Amino acid sequence: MSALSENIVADWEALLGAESDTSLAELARVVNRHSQVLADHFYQVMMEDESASVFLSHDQVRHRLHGSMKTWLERLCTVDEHYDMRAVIAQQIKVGEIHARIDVPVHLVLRGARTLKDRFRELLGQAVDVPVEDHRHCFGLFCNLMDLAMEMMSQAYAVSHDRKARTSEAYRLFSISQNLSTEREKQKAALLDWENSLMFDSAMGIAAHKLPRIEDSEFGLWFRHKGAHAFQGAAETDLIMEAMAEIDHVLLPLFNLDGLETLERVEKLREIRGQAKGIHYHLETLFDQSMELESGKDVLTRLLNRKFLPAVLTREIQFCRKSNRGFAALLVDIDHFKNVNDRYGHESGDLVLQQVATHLTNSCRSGDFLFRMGGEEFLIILVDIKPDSALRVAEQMRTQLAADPLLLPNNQKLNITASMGLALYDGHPDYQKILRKADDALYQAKNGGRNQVCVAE
Ligand SMILES: Nc1nc2c(ncn2[C@@H]2O[C@H](COP(=O)(O)OP(=O)(O)OP(=O)(O)O)[C@@H](O)[C@H]2O)c(=O)[nH]1
Repeated sequence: MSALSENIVADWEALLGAESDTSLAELARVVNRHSQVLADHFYQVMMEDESASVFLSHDQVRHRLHGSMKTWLERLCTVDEHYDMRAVIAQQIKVGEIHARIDVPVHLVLRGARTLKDRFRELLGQAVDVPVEDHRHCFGLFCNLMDLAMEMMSQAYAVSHDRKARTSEAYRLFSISQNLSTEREKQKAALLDWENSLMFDSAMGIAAHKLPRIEDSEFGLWFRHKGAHAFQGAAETDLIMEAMAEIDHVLLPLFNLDGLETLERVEKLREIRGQAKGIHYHLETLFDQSMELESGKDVLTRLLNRKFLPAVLTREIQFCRKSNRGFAALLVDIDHFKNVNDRYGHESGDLVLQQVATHLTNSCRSGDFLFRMGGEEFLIILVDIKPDSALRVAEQMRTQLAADPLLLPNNQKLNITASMGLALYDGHPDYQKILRKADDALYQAKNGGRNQVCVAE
C-alpha cells in the first residue's frame, strides 16, 4: 500500500477508534435496515442522469449493481467484531480500479455518494430506535465513512487511470514511430554527430560556453522529449538522462577553467567520450528491449502481445457504443501442444507456433487484431462482426487448421488441432468481462474433447 493509502488507513483507524460502541451500532442499524432502499434510490437517481446511465444500463450491471451497492454499504458501515478494516479498504481500491477501467468519471461517483448521504439523512430522521440527540452525530459518522471510501477509490482510480493513459500514450508513440529500427539508426547517427562536433570544436579551441551541449543536440532533444517518454520506466532511461546532465553541467563547464593544460583537456574529452559510450550502450539496450516488448509485438510470432490489449479493447468498446455494431473475442489454444515439444523438440514447437500464427493471420481480415496471449494461446478480436459470422469464421479457422499439415524441420509434417472459445460483445462496459467469457468457453471446448469451438452464453 502506498504512503498516501497508509495515511488514509490511519485516518480510518482514528475515526473508528474515537467512536463509542453505541454510535457504531446505531449507524449499522440504520444502514442495514435501509440498505436496499438506499441502493434503489442511488440507482434511480443515477439512471435519470444521462451521462451516468451509459455505465449502468447494461442488464448485468443493473442486476449486479443493486446487490453489490447494498452489500458495499452494509460492509462499510457495519463496524462490529467481524469488521475487517483492511478488507474494506481493499474493496474501495478495487472499485476505484474498475471505475478507471470502464472510464466512469470521478464526478459521477461523488454525485452518487452525495445522493446516498441525502437519502440516509431522510431515513435517519424516521429512525425511532436512534435517539434524536444522536442523529447529528450518526449522520456525521456516515458522511465521514463515505468520504474516506471515496478518497480511497479516487486514489486507486487516479493510479489506474494514469497507468492506462500511459499505455495508450505508448501505443500512440508506437503507432507514429512506424519503424523503430530507422529511429534507432537515426538517433545513433545523431549522437555520433554531436560527439564529432564536440571533438572538432574543442580541437579548434572554441570557447567552452560555445561547445555543443548534448541536451540541445538533435539526439538530446529527441531523447528528452520523446525517447525518455517512450522508454519510461527503464533504468537505462535514467542513466542516459544522468549521463547527459553530467556532460553538460559538470564536464563541459570544466573547459572554462583558465590555464587548462592540453593534457587535462584531452583527459576531460576522454571522460566525455566515456559518458557518450555509456549513452550509446544504454540506447542500444533500450531499442533492443523496445523492439520486442515495448512495440507490443511477440518475439516469436510477431503478433501483438498483451500490452496493448486494454487499449485495443477499450477502443473497440467505445467504437461499438457509438456505432451499435458488435465485435467478438476468440481465444484459440493449440491442443496437446506439450506433446509437440516433447516429441519433436522445443525448436519444432516454436515453428508450430509461428505457422499457427500465420494461419490465423491469413484467416483474419486486416481490421482484426491478433494477440499471442502466452504459450500456445492466441486471442483474435474480430471487429465489426455479427454473431453468426463470428461463429462461421471460428469454425473455418478450426477446420482449416486441422486440415493443413504444418512443416517441421527435415520436411516432417504434423497435423494439429485447436480448441476455441468465442465470446460476443454484449454491451458490458468492462473489457475484462468478454475476456472472461471467452476463457470460460475455451475451458468448455477443452473439456468437451478439444478440436471444437464453444460459444460463451
Ligand atoms: N516451443 C515452445 N513451447 C512453449 C512456448 N510457450 C509455452 N510452451 C509450452 O507449451 C506447453 C503447454 O502445455 P499445456 O499448458 O499443458 O497445454 P497442452 O499440452 O497444449 O494441452 P491442452 O491445452 O490441455 O490441450 C508447455 O509444455 C510449454 O512449455 C514457446 O514459446 N515455445
